Amino acid sequence: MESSEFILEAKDIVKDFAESDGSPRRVLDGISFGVKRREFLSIIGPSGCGKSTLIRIAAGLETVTSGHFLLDGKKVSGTSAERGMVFQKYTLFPWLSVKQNVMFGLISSGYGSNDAEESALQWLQIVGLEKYAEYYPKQLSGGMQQRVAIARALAPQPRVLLMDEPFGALDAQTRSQMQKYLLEVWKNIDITILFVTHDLDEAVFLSDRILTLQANPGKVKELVTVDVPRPRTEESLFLPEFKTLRSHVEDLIHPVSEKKPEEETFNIVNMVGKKNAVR
Ligand SMILES: Nc1ncnc2c1ncn2[C@@H]1O[C@H](COP(=O)(O)OP(=O)(O)OP(=O)(O)O)[C@@H](O)[C@H]1O
Repeated sequence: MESSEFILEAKDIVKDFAESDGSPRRVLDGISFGVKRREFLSIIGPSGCGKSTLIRIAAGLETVTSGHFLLDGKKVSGTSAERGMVFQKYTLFPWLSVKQNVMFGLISSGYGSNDAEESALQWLQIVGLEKYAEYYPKQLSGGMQQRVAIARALAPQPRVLLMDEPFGALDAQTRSQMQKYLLEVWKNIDITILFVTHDLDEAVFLSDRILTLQANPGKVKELVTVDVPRPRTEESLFLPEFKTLRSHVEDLIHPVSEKKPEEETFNIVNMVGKKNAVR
């Protein structure tokens, strides 16, 4: 069999949803791309371009009209522990402790309860929450809950981690901490990440490559390689490579004619410089 450089591949994905009158509306129109092993690939595009629908199809939570995803060369169907998912909304079971939440996915994938408990505690250690194993989700902050959700998705050792705006509900400071923390986890384990965001800085900060989509219907605009050196820190945001790439991705997502005011603001920030801009 022909081997592919990709662990996960989208092959000509088409998705129609029904309008209220029953007529079909094309939301995704022939999306094809590949994600390499251990790659961090983000999907970005204007609101309604079908980012969530696309990642939900990869997770097996949404059907396709035509086309398919391949994981390790095999057609994906339904949900599977091989494709872990983290959502924007906190999805932990409120009646289960943190440890039991992480154990849940393990027991569903066939682990005995002793092995599941041992593994859950190891994963909680990886995400720095081992002291909170017996707590309940409502006793944790939003950022901590998302760390548990990440541990829960990673515990069954999926081939890919699918993340749909996982930090979208967090405040700016927690979001930035979570981005750094996610890069740390990603660096240390063998995991490939497909990440949906509408935040340009987040996409550039995290990714190896960024898939930009256009809307109505959702199509691939460009697959952009992020040449910002790693490891990335707050300082990375001020590198010329970062600014150039961010501006290129912004141009792909928003036609130049629509973004005059932001461009002017950006130039003013550039002229006054970093120190003055934060005053
Ligand atoms: N179950 C559904 N039934 C009908 N239409 C749907 C359904 N789910 C999504 N849509 C429509 O499909 C389009 C794409 O939605 P989707 O949520 O995938 O976009 P998105 O790019 O993730 O948007 P946002 O950035 O605003 O979250 C939207 O127009 C949405 O209204």
